[in-house]
Amino acid sequence: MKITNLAEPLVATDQTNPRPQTSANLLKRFWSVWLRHDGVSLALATFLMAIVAAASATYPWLFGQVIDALAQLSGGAAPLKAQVFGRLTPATIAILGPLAIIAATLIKGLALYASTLLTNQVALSATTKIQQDLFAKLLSLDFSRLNSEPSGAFAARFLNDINAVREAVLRAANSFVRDCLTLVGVIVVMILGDWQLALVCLIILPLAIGPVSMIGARLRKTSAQAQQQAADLAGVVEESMGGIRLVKSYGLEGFEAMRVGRALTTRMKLLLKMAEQKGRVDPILEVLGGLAIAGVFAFAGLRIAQGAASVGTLTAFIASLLLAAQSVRSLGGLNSVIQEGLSALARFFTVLDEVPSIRDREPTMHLPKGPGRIEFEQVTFAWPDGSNGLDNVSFTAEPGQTLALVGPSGAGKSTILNLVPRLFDPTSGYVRVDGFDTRLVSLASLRHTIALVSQEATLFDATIAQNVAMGMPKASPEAVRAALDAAACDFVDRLDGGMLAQVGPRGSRLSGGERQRVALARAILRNCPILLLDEPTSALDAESETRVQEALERFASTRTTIVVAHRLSTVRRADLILVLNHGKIVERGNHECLMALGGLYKELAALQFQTRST
Ligand SMILES: Nc1ncnc2c1ncn2[C@@H]1O[C@H](COP(=O)(O)OP(=O)(O)OP(=O)(O)O)[C@@H](O)[C@H]1O
Repeated sequence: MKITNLAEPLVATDQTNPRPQTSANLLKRFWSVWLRHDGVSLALATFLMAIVAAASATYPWLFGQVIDALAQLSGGAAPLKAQVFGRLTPATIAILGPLAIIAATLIKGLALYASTLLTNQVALSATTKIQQDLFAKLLSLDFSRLNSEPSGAFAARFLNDINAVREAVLRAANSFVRDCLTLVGVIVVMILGDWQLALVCLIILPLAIGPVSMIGARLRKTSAQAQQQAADLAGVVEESMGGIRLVKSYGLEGFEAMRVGRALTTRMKLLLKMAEQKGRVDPILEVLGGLAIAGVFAFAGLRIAQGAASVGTLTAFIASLLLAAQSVRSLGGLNSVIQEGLSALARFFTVLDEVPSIRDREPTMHLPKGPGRIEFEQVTFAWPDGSNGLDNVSFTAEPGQTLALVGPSGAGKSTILNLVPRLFDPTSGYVRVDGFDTRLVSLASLRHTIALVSQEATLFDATIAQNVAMGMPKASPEAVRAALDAAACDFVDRLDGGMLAQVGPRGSRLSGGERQRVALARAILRNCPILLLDEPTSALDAESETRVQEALERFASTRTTIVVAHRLSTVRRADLILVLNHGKIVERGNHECLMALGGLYKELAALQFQTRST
């Protein structure tokens, strides 16, 4: 099936979510996506927190009762006015009071333990789900997008930012409900005790809200900067460590230490700024708390002199105020933690809302199994900065054919390879596999037909067998063995553990040539009709190269192969050679006819292939 006319434009554009990232929107979304499922646990935790708050709020009241009872027993105090224990004798109150205090602390302790367990479970389950969703999203993003940031930056976002969210959820779940309820409970107790004294304290409370929320808004901005900077720092460290071979051999340790040192200093400054912003909250609340206590003492003196309040009432009041101050301070600190969490959430949502331009179109068509014919028709590709990658490239690679791409550095050879599995989409023109426009078939089915072996073999920290069978869990050990044999991996038998030997991080326990052959075995096992090779033999010695070339030849004879070639031996074997320059095909043909043409190919053959024609 050949599709040439399409109603909608094929180059999809990135869309960003128009929803503004206000606190309310972020929280609403967080709740509906990741928290709602744990609503029952959260409701239970809230109920337990209410018990904790009620138990806390009863302390000052109990203190007041017991102190007044003790004062009466000593005969020094006026009878109490409004006592719930009023019908009991002071002696009974003096005995029951301490027991009630023990009961209240027991209830509070048990409720606190159960609610802490529940909230931790909810917070950890929500943040784990965020990480899973974020990683799945990262994997689906465009190749070009992922290449534009160091992978360390993604890792930092993935691992560091989540801590801010986890901390915010935990603190919010553990202390927000508890502190708010305690505050409400304490205020109720204060009003019931002496509403006029309560009024003196309550006037102070709103004074705290303004400065605390202003500091929170500033902190959120700084926190966003700090999170971005943590990602940058991780990127720099990852670059340094990833290129450690070069760093050491070029003696760049000092330079790299300076680069990381600069990023660390910037980080320190941002963290200091955050600490300074957070540090303002406590002193403000401390001063306001002092104002409230001073107000209570001044006013209480008057009330006691008038006989309208007892010493017990005053003690209960002061205890209430201290409890309230503790809750207000905790809520003030919580605001900072929540702002940091919201800023991390905003960054997560920004990534989650990214729409990759390379994605399945609806309805998705499955690419049927075919011989693997590849066709480029007037393919033009422009980079995001507008520069030209490919210009009107047309060719066909027939099944069983090997097509070699040659040309000077930067001519566009790898870009052609990347267009086949849709790592990029053409700006105009068509890339077809077995007659199907690659943009109309599902990415999974398209990529299932393609095996790619690049110059830098990518191995994971697993066994050789696992690396070969990557993505094919059902592959039998015999099939893996056969693929290793076909890729001339005889070195495997010399390894301790054979096929089950660990290759180390990025395959570091193997040589470049060995890594390359394992990657080739992986491609052979996949048994795909299309083979894309980015000069995979360039890292091999002469003997291994001959053996891998033979293996490749056997394997390629029944497949469509496109190879980016730097060696004459590779090019000579190709059925068709495309010579690229500045993104254009400038010559095409086989080796003999291109040599006879006496153009760029001949020049390249003399300059580039001569020294490598082993
Ligand atoms: N993200 C990008 N933005 C702009 N230009 C880019 C980008 N990535 C690559 N290029 C440019 O595209 C051109 C083609 O790159 P490509 O990797 O296809 O060349 P190549 O022929 O495979 O080169 P080599 O043989 O050196 O690997 C190069 O000039 C490169 O600088």
